Amino acid sequence: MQIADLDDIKIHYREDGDPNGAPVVFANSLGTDLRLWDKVIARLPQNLRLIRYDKRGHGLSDCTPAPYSMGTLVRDVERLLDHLQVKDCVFVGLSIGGMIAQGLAVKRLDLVRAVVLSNTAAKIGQPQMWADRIDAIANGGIEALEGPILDRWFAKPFRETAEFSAWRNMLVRQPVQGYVGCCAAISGTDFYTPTSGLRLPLLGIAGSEDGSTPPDLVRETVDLVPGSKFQLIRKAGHLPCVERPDEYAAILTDFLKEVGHV
Ligand SMILES: O=C(O)CC1=CCC(=O)O1
Repeated sequence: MQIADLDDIKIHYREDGDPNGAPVVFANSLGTDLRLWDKVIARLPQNLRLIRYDKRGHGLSDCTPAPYSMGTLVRDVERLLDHLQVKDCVFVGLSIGGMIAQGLAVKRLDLVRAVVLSNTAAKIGQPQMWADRIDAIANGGIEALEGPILDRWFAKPFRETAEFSAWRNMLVRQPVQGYVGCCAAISGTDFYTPTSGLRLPLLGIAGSEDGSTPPDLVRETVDLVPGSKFQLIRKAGHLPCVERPDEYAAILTDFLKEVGHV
């Protein structure tokens, strides 16, 4: 098991592929751990250095008391990459992971050569919606909202598979403090202005059935950065890396070739 001791927090991460390869870093979404990327990582060229981690309050990383700020989540990954001596990575972030990607690219361009903003936006939802979600989950646990969350995560056919129950288990087993802590970070984030100033290769990915960050919302953020690319994955919800891993990995591999990583 790989743990980075960053003084005030221990972060669980995992490396696959070639330790001397070009680095690709993955940041996952609210309510998921680093297994979110299992299927995609298995399908990517293995001469890359493939790094993923559990953000604060999720998976096997430490869970500090809520609320968290986006600045804290960005600083965690900034310190993780410094700890791992990573520079010039392609950073792939999904949902809140995509917000972390934007924050990191704005703050530390030396760490990031290109970004993939998957199922994310510069701003996700409204503060009242996040306040209601925090309230419901603080009082009733993640189970209180699991139905609507899972409906947004996956298109209907996937919700009828045996595998679906494992993703439901992943969601409800995240610590409540970690979950609501990250809800607060999303609620307080509006990256429209800083992301508009980014000048680096950027790929946006959306799922046609995504109820959390619909394709038009993803596209609006992607269009803030001149020259960006956008790919829509059909028949997929908020987590296309789980539902459509072949397509997701193919799109990512093409982008990695374009930016000279493969
Ligand atoms: O739970 C959802 O609606 C999905 C989601 C929003 C932000 C994130 O990271 O996941």
